Amino acid sequence: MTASLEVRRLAYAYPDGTQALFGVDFEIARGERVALLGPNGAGKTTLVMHLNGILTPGHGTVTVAGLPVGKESLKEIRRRVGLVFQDPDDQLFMPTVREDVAFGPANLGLRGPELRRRVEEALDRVGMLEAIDRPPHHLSFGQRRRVAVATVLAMEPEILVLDEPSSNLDPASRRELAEILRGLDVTVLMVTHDLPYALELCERALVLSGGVIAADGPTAKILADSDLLAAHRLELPYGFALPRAEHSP
Ligand SMILES: Nc1ncnc2c1ncn2[C@@H]1O[C@H](COP(=O)(O)OP(=O)(O)OP(=O)(O)O)[C@@H](O)[C@H]1O
Repeated sequence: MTASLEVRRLAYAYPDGTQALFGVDFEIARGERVALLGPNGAGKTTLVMHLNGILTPGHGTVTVAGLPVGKESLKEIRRRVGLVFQDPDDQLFMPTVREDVAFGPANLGLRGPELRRRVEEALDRVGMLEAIDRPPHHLSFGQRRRVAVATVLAMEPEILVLDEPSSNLDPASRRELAEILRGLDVTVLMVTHDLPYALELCERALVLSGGVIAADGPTAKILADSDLLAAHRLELPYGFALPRAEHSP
């Protein structure tokens, strides 16, 4: 089966010469949910920005469901890779929720009942259908994050990439968003510093550190490796206990 996402020998230096990625290699199968962990400055955002062509690789390739990311494929890639930014206000800019969620699919040429169906289904999936006619800036932060997820789901993406989805959410909103994400039938790559959230949602984790993949494996196994965590400045919350089976090597 074609991988959902394939990253091969990806290296990137910013124009000022800062080398952020040094040859990143991994593959994500369709339907997998993968956490991307790593300390500040590891290169996570830089990597994510390559997945839908915001940045162009210095070396290496990124392929989404068999299609290489590049200038010619940009429109199709942006349909296939849905990026949910950390700050929903970077994603919501229309007068109503309906218009924000319709924006992407309308750009793809959808109109009328098909467009309405996409918008309503996406909002329903995140539990925000009732807010369809409200201005996004009247919503709470957690509600805006859900709407931001809906703007991306309305594109029916192949891969959903989320940057810090649990940040600034209260415990109930954090849990509800986890339930929504768990219910989606889509490949997920989630950047997070929230290790319990990674464990809860993602069967697999990648550790990116110093611009390279330092570990790739079952999330439970990675989080049980205290030397690995310490080497890459990853910390479980104080008092957090891993489920028993995950202590064994
Ligand atoms: N626009 C830029 N110009 C130059 N260097 C940059 C730029 N953006 C990021 N960097 C550098 O690239 C490296 C990787 O940064 P990146 O933002 O990808 O890390 P990150 O893992 O997302 O960090 P965080 O967890 O803090 O968000 C860092 O050394 C950073 O200083």
